[in-house]
Amino acid sequence: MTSALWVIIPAAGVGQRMQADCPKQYLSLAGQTILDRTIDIFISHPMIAGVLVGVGEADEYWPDSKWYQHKSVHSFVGGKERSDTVQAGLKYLLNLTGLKQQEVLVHDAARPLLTHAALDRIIDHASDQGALLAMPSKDTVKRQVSGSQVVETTLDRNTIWLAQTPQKFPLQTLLDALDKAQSAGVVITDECSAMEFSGWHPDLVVGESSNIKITLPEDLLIAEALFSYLCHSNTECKT
Ligand SMILES: Nc1ccn([C@@H]2O[C@H](COP(=O)(O)OP(=O)(O)OP(=O)(O)O)[C@@H](O)[C@H]2O)c(=O)n1
Ligand SMILES: C[C@](O)(CO)[C@H](O)COP(=O)(O)O
Repeated sequence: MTSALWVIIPAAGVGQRMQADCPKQYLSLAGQTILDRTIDIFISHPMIAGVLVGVGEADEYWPDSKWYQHKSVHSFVGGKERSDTVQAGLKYLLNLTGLKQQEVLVHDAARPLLTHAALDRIIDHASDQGALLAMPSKDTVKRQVSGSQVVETTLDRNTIWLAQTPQKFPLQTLLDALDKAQSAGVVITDECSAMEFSGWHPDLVVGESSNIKITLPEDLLIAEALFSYLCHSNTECKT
C-alpha cells in the first residue's frame, strides 16, 4: 500500500514571461489565486501528508494566501532557479521528517488544473527509477540546426513526450542528482532531467492535456476556459 506523500510546490519564480504586475502565481484564476488553487488540489487529496511551498525571499503576497497558516502547509524560501527552490524544499523536508528515502512529489505552482485522477495515477505508480506525468506529442516535432532557425531534422514523434508535473522521486536520490547536475553546470528544467544526468530512467505516466503550465498571458485565458470545461465535464471543480 502507498503511504501518504509530501509535495513540494516551487512558487518562488517571478513569472517574467507573463509580464504581469505581480508574480504570476498570485494572478486570479476563476476567483482564486493560481497558487491557492494549486495547493487546494493537494490539501483535498487523502494521500497527501503535507504541502511545502517555496516562496521568494521578498514575497509580500504569500501571507495573504488562504493556506498561509494551515497546519499541513509549510513554507520555505526558494532560490534563484527553479531547481534551487526544489533543492531547498527537499532539505526542508529531510529536516522535518528525517526520512531520507521517502518518495516526494514536486509540482509547479503554475499548474493549477491538475485533476485528482491524474494525481492518483502518479501516486499509485510504483517505480524504483521515479516517475513523471507527461503527454505524448500530438505535433510533428522539428529540431533546428544549432544556432540558426532552420530545420535540421524531424524527430520521431512516437518517441516524444512533453514533461509535466507532478514528478515523483525518492528524496535523497533526487537531492543527490540535483547536486551532481548543478556541480556539473547542467541546466535543469525539471527533476527528471537531474535524475537522467545521474543515469536514471524514470517512468512516463500519461498526464492530461488540461494540466497546462501558465507561462504566457494567453495561457491564463486558456486556463479559464479549461477550468470551466473541467467544471462542466466532471465533478472535480472547486469554484
Ligand atoms: N527560482 C524559481 C523559478 C521558478 N520557480 C517556480 O517554478 C515553476 C515553473 O517555473 P516557470 O513557470 O518557468 O515560472 P517562472 O520562472 O516564474 O517564469 P519565467 O521564466 O517566465 O520568469 C513556477 O511555479 C515557479 O514559481 C521557483 O520556485 N523558483
Ligand atoms: C517542470 C516543467 O513544468 C515540466 O514541463 C518545466 O520544465 C518547467 O520549466 P520552466 O523553464 O521553469 O518553465
